[in-house]
Amino acid sequence: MNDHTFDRRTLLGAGLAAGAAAGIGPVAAAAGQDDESTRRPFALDFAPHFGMFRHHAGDDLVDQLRFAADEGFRAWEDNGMMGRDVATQERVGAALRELGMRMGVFVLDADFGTARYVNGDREARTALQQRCREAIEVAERVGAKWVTVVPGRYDQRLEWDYQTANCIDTLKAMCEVLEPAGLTMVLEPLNARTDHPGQFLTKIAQGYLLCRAVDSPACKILDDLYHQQITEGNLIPNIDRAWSEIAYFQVGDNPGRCEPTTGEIAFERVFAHLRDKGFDGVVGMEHGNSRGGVEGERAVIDAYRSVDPV
Ligand SMILES: O=C(O)C(=O)CO
Repeated sequence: MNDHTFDRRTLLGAGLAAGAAAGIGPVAAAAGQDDESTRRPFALDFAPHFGMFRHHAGDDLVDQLRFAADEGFRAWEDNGMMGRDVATQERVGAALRELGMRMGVFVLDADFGTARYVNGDREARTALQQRCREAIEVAERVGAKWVTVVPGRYDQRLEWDYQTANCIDTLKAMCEVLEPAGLTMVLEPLNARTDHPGQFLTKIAQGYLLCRAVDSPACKILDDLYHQQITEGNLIPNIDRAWSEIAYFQVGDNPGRCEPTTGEIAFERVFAHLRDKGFDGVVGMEHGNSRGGVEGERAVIDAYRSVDPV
């Protein structure tokens, strides 16, 4: 047992006693949270990820889910879920169901290194269809409805419009597998300036074009507002124009890719806009914590309370 594990168990033990006395949940008590009003469910289904609250909840995955549920989070995401063993996937899925939380995205394919979506490679399509079959099994275990797809690099030797047509064909081949299973791949445009130079899909209008051409409920857009703020700004007008094709949001402020209120994006306005449009999906918290430790985690939760469109 290392010091950290010991600290966590001590903390949870102390919290259990204090929480029982106060009539509140053990993990919230361990976190020193006793104000019911700050633990009501968030209006939007913000989705933290594993590690984000580990200083409060410890290393155990289910303890982290319980802590988040106690804090009012109703969703979760885990990019690396496909890499976890079956027993862990089943344990996480059971905990999410018990806690009444929704599973957000895990990554089906984020291929930063090759141009296989856009270069017409037929073997790649077959391999991606197999990956879709594997993702369907994982999604059934954890209760996921959406999976992230990053369609890889562009090909400098090929005219752009041929690449677009090839990408559409690749995505259609993937939909042949995903659509009957009711699983939606959400295509994520990435920024080229700070994080991912050389990727094919960067803009919301481009994602819109791809999804309209593929024309399947299994192919929609993941609008990551951090990436889009860097690439093109104009966040709300693009949300409105591409609304029919957007199925999922992720957030992170810019610069720094940390929680809302640490950068330049007016998240309280963007989230109010999503509420007004009746958005009932998941908003993934795909960012780091601006400050370390327990205080940093509390700052993340407080930041979401301050921008939640109640
Ligand atoms: O790698 C990234 O930056 C992503 O947002 C992938 O989800």
